[in-house]
Amino acid sequence: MRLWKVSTFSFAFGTRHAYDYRPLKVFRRYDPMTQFPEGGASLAALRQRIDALDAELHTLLMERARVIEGIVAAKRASGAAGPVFRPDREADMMRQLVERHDSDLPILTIEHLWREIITSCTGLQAPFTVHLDGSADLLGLLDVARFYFGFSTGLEVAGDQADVVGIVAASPNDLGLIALTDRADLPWWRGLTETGARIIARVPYLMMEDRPADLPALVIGRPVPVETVLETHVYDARWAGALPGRLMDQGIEVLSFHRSHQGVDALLAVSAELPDTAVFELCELAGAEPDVLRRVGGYAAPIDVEGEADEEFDETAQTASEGL
Ligand SMILES: O=C(O)C(=O)C[C@]1(C(=O)O)C=C[C@@H](O)C=C1
Repeated sequence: MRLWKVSTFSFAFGTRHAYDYRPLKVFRRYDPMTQFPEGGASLAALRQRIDALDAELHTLLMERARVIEGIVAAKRASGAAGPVFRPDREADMMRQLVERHDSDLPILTIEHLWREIITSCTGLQAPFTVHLDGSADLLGLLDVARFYFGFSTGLEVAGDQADVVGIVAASPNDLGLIALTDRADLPWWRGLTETGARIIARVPYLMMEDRPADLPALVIGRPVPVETVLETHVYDARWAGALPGRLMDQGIEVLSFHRSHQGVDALLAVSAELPDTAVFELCELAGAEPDVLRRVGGYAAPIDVEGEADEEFDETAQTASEGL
């Protein structure tokens, strides 16, 4: 109920006493349930507002979950087979969040909340488990897994990266999480195939300094639908000799490399705007034709919230060329 409040008692009775030190104010709306007489909202009122907002959020989340039933039916009707993950759509939603965000609430809180929502909605479509690369910094990888796949998703630790790839290739919906290290102990990406397991995402998605869950990692999954548009393509490239020194100059990022007595294996990231033939030519321009160059997946370009992506790009590429 709303009341018309007169800010000084005396004013209401048409007199103003000397002890009434407060400035005389004109009528204004005053709701004892929502405001202190001084004008600010009361704690109880603010909590009521939070309860109302929480109820709205909860209702909306339940409605979102109901929409997922429709999404499942629509996918079935359109004949969409295969895994339920749509990394391009997820990236698009994250972009919208970043564009819309205008609050003291950290954007990473928003990212994490939406990851929890999206991953739960994915689980409603088809339950899945995330397999972690057991040879990685497990604490760091666990943080990333929980941040991106929430607490309702099952996690399992596999022996190493190759095990993760093998398990994911044999399962319709499971995902793998492999930590990205400049130097790899094994060229695990050789196990990625056209119809088996592929790279489908790169995390962290929002890049900013000192963010939690910041261990760089790749998400491995079954092939995404052909119409999926991801900004970056990832290639398995092999050279009998050394890694060409000028890959970075050609706009090619070395995500990881493995050196053996046979030569060097590298996992390369290149703009998806370039056809495979152009990527081959760029490798040649960078120093040497690769013996093998095949696409093993792709990912949506991470969002560089603070303009730091280039530095990281430079560092990785630098390490890769210095290390050989
Ligand atoms: O849009 C879809 O295709 C969905 O399956 C819905 C949804 C979501 O919850 O928003 C869930 C999983 C996908 O990876 C992307 C989005």
